[in-house]
Amino acid sequence: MKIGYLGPKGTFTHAAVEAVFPHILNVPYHTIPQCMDAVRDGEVELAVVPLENALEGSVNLTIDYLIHECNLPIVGEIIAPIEQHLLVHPSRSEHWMHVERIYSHSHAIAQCHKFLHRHLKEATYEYVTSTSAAAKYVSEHPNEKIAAIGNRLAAKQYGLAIAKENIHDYDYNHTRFIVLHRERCLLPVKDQEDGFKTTLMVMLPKDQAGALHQVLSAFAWRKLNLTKIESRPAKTGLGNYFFIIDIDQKMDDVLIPGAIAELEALGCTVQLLGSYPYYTVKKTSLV
Ligand SMILES: O=C(O)C(=O)C[C@]1(C(=O)O)C=C[C@@H](O)C=C1
Repeated sequence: MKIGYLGPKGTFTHAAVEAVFPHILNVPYHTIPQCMDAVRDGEVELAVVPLENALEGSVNLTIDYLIHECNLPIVGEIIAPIEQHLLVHPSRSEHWMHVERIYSHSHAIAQCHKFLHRHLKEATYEYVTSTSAAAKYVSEHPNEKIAAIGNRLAAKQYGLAIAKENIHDYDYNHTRFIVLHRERCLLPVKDQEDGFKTTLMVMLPKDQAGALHQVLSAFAWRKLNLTKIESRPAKTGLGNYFFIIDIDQKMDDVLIPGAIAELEALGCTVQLLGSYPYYTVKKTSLV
């Protein structure tokens, strides 16, 4: 079995995969869509991609590609702690405050705005596909006055020095990663799951007063606890949205099917994106 992840080696996604699937061969892909395509095309059985960060919110590319381009079921979730460090070429570790350009994933840069504003005001930002792609670039350009934002694994992988540790703005920094498969399946994980979630995509009927209120009440009176509701543009016109709704439990025989049937009776389009276990990675399992 093979598992694809957002690479190159040393991303947070890579660390999450190694923590939960230590015995499965993992394969890096350059972008999130490439990871998903690899599952769809059967190059790998599973893929892990970032979905949401506690400080910066959703990874829109993941949600949009999943809904609009690559319809794969979510079969698991990994929640991992995120610690961002400022990484430089070792020759620059004493002079990190003189770097002129910062490379990283947009989410990583956004998680460190306070630090960057305080200590590297003049620096410009270069957004790349992942934190480890940034680290790799910095290691390959030792003569440029640049730094990357990333983790310890990337520093080690690309021979960079950690100039400043823990530069993320808030202590509670976690990211949710989803595990995708071609079909619904049981995950080859030895650890006990920490719980289950069910994720739905709901498209409201057009221009109906109180539609969102009615959708929420279908969950509320059944006492189905929602852990997330988020709207994304349907890409069919201004004002057209779909909602991603996470329910804090496994798919059952009565309550969730009942809620779905009620939503459909209201004129909504509902798609089950997955009902899956989640695993929380402890700080110590990440390098
Ligand atoms: O670039 C990485 O290291 C990733 O795994 C991607 C990603 C993200 O998309 O949010 C994952 C975790 C961090 O929040 C920053 C970046």
